[in-house]
Amino acid sequence: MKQLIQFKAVTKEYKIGEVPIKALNGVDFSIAEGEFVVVLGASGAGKSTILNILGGMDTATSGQVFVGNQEITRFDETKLTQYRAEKVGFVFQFYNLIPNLTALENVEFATEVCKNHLKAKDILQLVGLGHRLKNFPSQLSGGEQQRVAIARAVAKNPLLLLCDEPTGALDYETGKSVLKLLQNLNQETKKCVVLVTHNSAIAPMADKIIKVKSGMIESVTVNHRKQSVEGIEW
Ligand SMILES: Nc1ncnc2c1ncn2[C@@H]1O[C@H](COP(=O)(O)OP(=O)(O)OP(=O)(O)O)[C@@H](O)[C@H]1O
Repeated sequence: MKQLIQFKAVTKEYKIGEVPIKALNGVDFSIAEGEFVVVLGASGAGKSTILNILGGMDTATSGQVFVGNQEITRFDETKLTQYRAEKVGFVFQFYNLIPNLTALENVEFATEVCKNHLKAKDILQLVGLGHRLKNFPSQLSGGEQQRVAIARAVAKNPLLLLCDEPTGALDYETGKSVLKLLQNLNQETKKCVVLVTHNSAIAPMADKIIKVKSGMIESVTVNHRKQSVEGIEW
């Protein structure tokens, strides 16, 4: 399969006062087109830093990151902004919806800046919210709000979908249905999904598991026996 993402010797150093913090210390991995990848590691391991660099929200201190046929580590601010807007869909633990816009308007608002976006209504239907288009976030449950956030990310028609603890604020069953949705979207749209979590129990749903420890890659495992979310318990 063709590689979509490559990290090569990536480091990230944050400076707080005089003390440097090495969040990433020589990270190498690759992700193929269409893969569902779970990034695992303890708190502070560097998972979000990897995701933020991949999504163009943060920049590497050294090393190279390739996405498609472009080296994003060479991008200036303007190109990074364009990359974030058009190529990357983000889903966070907290849904970050705009409170005074309806579900439909939240998705439409996000897609306005994207050239090849999909129809907001169609995608809300796809995530099972076709009947809640006119509801405001406060009228939706946590799980429904996360579905809107996922629709907002997918409707941009991005190259990759990046999810940082997307079930962190949800109860077990709701979290499971959100994971199922992400798994279905990955299978149906063939979009690459990179999901960061501390919950190692969900690793069997991935094509590839990347374990991060103290800013370094502990292991990269290709999972030949991928499981459906319904079959996983934790
Ligand atoms: N903006 C920042 N400024 C300074 N240090 C930071 C910053 N962002 C992250 N760090 C540090 O970098 C290291 C890696 O953080 P990161 O958020 O990537 O870990 P994580 O694996 O995602 O953790 P968690 O599961 O708790 O979110 C930590 O030591 C963290 O304190």
